[in-house]
Amino acid sequence: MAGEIKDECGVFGIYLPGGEVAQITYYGLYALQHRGQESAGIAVADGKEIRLHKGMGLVPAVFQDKDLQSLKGYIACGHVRYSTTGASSPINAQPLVFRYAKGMLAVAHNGNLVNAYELRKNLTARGSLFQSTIDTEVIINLLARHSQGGIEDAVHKTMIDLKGSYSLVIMTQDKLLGVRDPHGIRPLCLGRLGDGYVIASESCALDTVGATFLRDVEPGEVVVIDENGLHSRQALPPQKQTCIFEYIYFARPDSRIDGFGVNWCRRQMGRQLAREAPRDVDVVISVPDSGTAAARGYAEELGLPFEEGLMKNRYIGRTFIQPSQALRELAVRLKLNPIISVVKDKRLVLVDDSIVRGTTSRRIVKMLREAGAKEIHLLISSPPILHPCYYGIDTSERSELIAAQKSVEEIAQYIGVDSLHYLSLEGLLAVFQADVNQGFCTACFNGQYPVPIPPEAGKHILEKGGSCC
Ligand SMILES: O=P(O)(O)OC[C@H]1O[C@H](OP(=O)(O)OP(=O)(O)O)[C@H](O)[C@@H]1O
Ligand SMILES: NC(=O)CC[C@H](N)C(=O)O
Ligand SMILES: [Mg+2]
Repeated sequence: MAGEIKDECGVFGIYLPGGEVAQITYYGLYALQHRGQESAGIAVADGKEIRLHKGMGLVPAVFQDKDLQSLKGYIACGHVRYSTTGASSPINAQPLVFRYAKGMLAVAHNGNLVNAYELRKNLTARGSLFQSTIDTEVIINLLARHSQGGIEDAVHKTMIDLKGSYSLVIMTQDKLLGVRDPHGIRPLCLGRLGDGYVIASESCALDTVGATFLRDVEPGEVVVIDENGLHSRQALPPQKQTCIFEYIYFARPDSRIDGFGVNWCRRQMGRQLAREAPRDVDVVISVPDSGTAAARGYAEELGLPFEEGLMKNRYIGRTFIQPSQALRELAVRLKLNPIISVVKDKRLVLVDDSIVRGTTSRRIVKMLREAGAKEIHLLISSPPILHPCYYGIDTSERSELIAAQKSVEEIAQYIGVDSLHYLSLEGLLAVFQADVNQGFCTACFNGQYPVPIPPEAGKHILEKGGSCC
């Protein structure tokens, strides 16, 4: 919708002899739809061949029954995309499937490589051809180049070359692999389904397909599933710094990531907010859906009533094309509408998970004022976003981040609220009992990037670099 945070990709893999793997992957991707809405794809292997169907749009729009029926096999690799490197176009849809010296390979990637430009330049100089402008194609090229010693060795060698974030599902004609970068920036988990295994970005996808959660894939770990069952290898030493924004906004509340239930974390963030900024109000409301758990936590902590003050049209997705300011205003109204009886003549606390440009909050506050709210205190369950993300979240450039340009008081004025408070970084980390840089990437708040960012990083770098590589 009008929000300025872009979602992320979702990956799903399954190894299940005798199972309807394409259909199961379809449901798995449906459960991960919140992570990416631009394109979707499923590749299926039958021991000899890999077949692929992918296209632009949401999962149910991309796959019809006949498409799923044509994907015969016992291993599958699926993807829903929100682009971070390379334009949103059919050629950049994932999974990528290639033929190479040893057969066929499929790769689905959640994350973003910060050295994609450099790697692609080197590969091109050595004769590699590229057909897309996506960073993921660098990965598949490196896998092919390192393939002499088999796929597991190729994955290990490729990981040494890659910098940035990557949670990968890789499939050959007869193996499924799950890979998480050494910082574990993006989530990845493993489940059991009958005699088979499932790998997914989030545990909500395991629940959806009836798989039992086994564990998270560890940072730097490679899991391999084939006819001999499952084995794994710690390919690179772990230096865990998982994206804290997964807990704040991206992941579904019913997922568990690295031992923390997302809903529980958001509620604790709300409680922490209440301890930092208690307000004397009549009612607590949230910006649904991602602000709701924190709003409940805030209300619980202070013994205040929580009510649904904004109704969300559930048929509108997270991202929304905004061709003009007038249509953007309309889009907010289409997505969210105040419940007048809840907000009229009331002193409100309004809780949202984040402010990026401030446009969403500004419009919501305007609507609430028009609906008769007496006071509006905006509470944000994350610290101010001051720095762009290069690891898979397409937040705006620094110049577009409102908190990088204005003080908290100026933002409150711009949005039109009576008061504004952001959760402190210490308060956020207290939820996880963590210290700064211990276990979590908080670069968007404090600029401390766990993987250094080269000057040539950015969404369209491979398009721009087309002529030189
Ligand atoms: O300050 P802004 O630039 O407007 O962006 C911030 C908003 O964007 C996100 O919501 P979004 O509408 O993308 O998705 P959601 O419905 O899942 O919360 C986030 O939850 C904030 O509400
Ligand atoms: N959001 C993501 O994880 C995107 C993966 C990959 N970098 C792409 O642009 O397709
Ligand atoms: Mg929102």
